[in-house]
Amino acid sequence: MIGLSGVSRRFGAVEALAGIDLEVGESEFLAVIGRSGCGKSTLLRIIAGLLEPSAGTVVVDGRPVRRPRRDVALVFQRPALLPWRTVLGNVLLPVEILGLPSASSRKHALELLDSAGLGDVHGRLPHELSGGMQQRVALCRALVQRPRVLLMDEPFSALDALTRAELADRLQELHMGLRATTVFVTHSIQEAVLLADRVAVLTPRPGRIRKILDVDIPRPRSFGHNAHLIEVSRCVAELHDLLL
Ligand SMILES: Nc1ncnc2c1ncn2[C@@H]1O[C@H](COP(=O)(O)OP(=O)(O)OP(=O)(O)O)[C@@H](O)[C@H]1O
Repeated sequence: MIGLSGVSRRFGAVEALAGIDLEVGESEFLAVIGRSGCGKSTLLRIIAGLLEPSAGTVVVDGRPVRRPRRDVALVFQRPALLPWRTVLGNVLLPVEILGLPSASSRKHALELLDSAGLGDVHGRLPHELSGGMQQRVALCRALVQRPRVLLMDEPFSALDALTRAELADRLQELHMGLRATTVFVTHSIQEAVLLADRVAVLTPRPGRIRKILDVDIPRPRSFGHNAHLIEVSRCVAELHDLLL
């Protein structure tokens, strides 16, 4: 679904990424992990078509990426909601920008909000919601365009630990249902092991693929009561060693 070949990116004298070769299969959940500044966000922005690589090629669904595509959605670290629009108004923003059919999209947006536990706050303004609720709104906004590819840049890192764990669980459920091809940037080894089919570990700058680790643990996964604790600890320990 996503293919990168020899992707490098420089910012002036700074070499952010070097020679990235990576394939992400249809419906796969790939986590990308690495030290701060190793080029994770740069990699995501290149896949999203928001940034051009200095060298190499990026293909999504068989076509070279040159600009943002409507079947690729992004979720950032901060929810970035428009403060003057209601929760529903924020979720419908991509519908307006992309000119999608309004009646069916409104129904879909309300269903998404309902399943995110936000059905009864759809008329509220963002400042009336907690940080975790705002990030759930941002996730609904990304899903309203029914993306085939979901790109997430540390989407839970600004949240407290419990809310973060709750949203990671929710994302796992969503992925098991929707099966959108997902690239998920995180600093959290635990989140990567909970969510990903494979984890790409980047080296410190310039970011290169150090290793891609298979996480072969049946879903749904959980850290609370997990029947696969040995496999979970093996993956966590290996990622820890690769990063430190
Ligand atoms: N627009 C830009 N202009 C100049 N330098 C940039 C730009 N974007 C990123 N960089 C540099 O490229 C390198 C990689 O940045 P990037 O944000 O991709 O790293 P990251 O792994 O996502 O970091 P973090 O984990 O801290 O979010 C950094 O040295 C950063 O300063």
